[in-house]
Amino acid sequence: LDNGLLRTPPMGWLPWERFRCNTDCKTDPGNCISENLIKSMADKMAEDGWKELGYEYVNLDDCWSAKERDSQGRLQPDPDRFPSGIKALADYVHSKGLKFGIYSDMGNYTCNGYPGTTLDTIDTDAKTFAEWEVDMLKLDGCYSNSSVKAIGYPKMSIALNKTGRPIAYSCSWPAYEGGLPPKVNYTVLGEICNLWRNFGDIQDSWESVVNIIEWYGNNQDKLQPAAGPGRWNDPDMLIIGNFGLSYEQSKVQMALWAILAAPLFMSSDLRTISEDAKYILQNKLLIYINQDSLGIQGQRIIQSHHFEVWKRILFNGQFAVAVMNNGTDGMPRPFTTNFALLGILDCKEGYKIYNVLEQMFLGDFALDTTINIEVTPTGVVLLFLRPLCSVTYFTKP
Ligand SMILES: OC[C@@H]1[C@H](O)[C@H](O)[C@@H](O)CN1C(=S)Nc1ccc(F)cc1
Repeated sequence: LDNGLLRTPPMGWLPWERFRCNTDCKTDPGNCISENLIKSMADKMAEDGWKELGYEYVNLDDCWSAKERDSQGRLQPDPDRFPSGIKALADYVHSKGLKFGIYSDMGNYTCNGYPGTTLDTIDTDAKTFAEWEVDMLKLDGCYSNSSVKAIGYPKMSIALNKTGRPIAYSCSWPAYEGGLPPKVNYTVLGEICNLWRNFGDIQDSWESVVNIIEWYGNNQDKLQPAAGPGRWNDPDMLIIGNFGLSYEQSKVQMALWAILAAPLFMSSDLRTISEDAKYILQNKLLIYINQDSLGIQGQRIIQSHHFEVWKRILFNGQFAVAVMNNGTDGMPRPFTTNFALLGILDCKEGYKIYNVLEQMFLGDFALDTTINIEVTPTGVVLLFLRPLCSVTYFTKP
């Protein structure tokens, strides 16, 4: 969507995968979906280095609202869990130099049964969100059929634009239509949404991460061209820092989300997150790759018995290459490749190669040298290649 927003993938925090629909603030006040939870995450994002690295959106997901609309038919927050109101919460988040996102559902109810946005409340809801000074809307797709969605998602895009407030627009529409053409039209999506969920919800497991990566690889010929500045495929939240991924598997999710030009929405508890998880999530060079100004989504280029190789074209003749070992056996497995196999022959002088996640410079490589690495079971090596050429490139697009 050409609204000037999200020219690089959005980065921030979403409660859903970690905190779900926990509304029990009586017995679990520290983890229930409430203004306090959002404010404490905003505090952490501002004080623990997240904001400086680009993590700027602090968003709500399902279960924020009251069970009924107010007397004017407007959405309203749960009065016990959000006593100060949404505008005050947005103001707080803004006071921290962060942006605030909200959630609704194009249907009679949200997936968890809260009031949805219906065709006749789209304008009211867009106006409400703009009055609350919201910076992003995630519009889910439960409790409605395909024809309501086909009308509603474009209608909301127009309504948001009409408010005059820049509001990034995340559409779950394709996820409810199977995610692929012909039921999904990615040209239309690119015109009306800034990002879109097109596959199943991520869960806190290695299996879930692998499923998502495989779906994106198997369908890349349809998915990859759909992505670009202002319009992103969204493979769902980062679960790094939660319970289901090992350290090696956490690196896989981070590396592949960088290659895929994916939104980086953490869904973990920033109050207690481990140093290991922070080390992965705050990797500057990895974020540089994810935020590359060309916005070209990477692709799987090699599939062998033990390895998958993914490659992303970056600005200024640079490349990112991820070598993933999804085997579950034995020791770190050696992998040998070369620039011809990787299809990286643009710069005759060769490339500087960095191991991104280990933060190590591997050296200057001439085009005819082999590249030898080792990849742990359910692990990944992410390489950053910077050309040794002196050719001048176009300025940042
Ligand atoms: O309720 C909201 C929740 C999150 O926002 C996810 O990111 C959305 O993709 C939708 N969603 C959930 S749990 N959706 C859902 C998941 C499983 C199911 F059987 C019915 C609905």
